[in-house]
Amino acid sequence: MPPPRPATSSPTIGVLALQGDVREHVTALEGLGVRAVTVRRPAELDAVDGLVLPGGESTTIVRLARTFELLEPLRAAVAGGLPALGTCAGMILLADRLLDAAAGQETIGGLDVTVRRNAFGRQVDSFEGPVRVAGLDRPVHGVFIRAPWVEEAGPDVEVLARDERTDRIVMVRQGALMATSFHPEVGDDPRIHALFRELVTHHA
Ligand SMILES: NC(=O)CC[C@H](N)C(=O)O
Repeated sequence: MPPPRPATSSPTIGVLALQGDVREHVTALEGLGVRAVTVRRPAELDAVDGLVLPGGESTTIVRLARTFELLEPLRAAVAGGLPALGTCAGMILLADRLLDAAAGQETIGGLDVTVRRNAFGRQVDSFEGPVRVAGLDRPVHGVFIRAPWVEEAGPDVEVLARDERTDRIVMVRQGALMATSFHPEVGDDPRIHALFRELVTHHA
């Protein structure tokens, strides 16, 4: 294990860059003045203070993580306290338990939640709308694309947002881990990334 990195007001945040909307997250982080780097190798993972797991296709991301010999290092890093923000497919990757998973689908885990993939169903496969997030004064514009929801959350999981129509949980935090069903990297509202930067700074 590398020595702990010194606390810094300007953390380096990695974006897992195996598949999905990597560039949008890098742009959102850079817009906040954060040093953002892509992560594809264990050595790159060791060099970050926090990690974003982007949206995309969770089955593909986890398969590529295995191929790149990154899955076990990711599990070890998250279990060891590396702050992580999972968005959409990234929420699925951080879940300890899945419903409607693909056959044999693995996760990184860390969040004591049961997440249902593609939960909102065919009629509303993808939709947008305001989401009220605990701690933010105005709602964020939630973009949901074949999105998961949190079906059950353990006692240490803080529910930060619910979908207002279904009342389903769409944003959670547990320790240094945060996850959203929606895509905060779409559009130009930096507040979710700013919340994550705060989490990373406080865990440094
Ligand atoms: N936009 C997304 O990230 C969709 C997630 C996708 N349905 C999955 O299971 O991975």
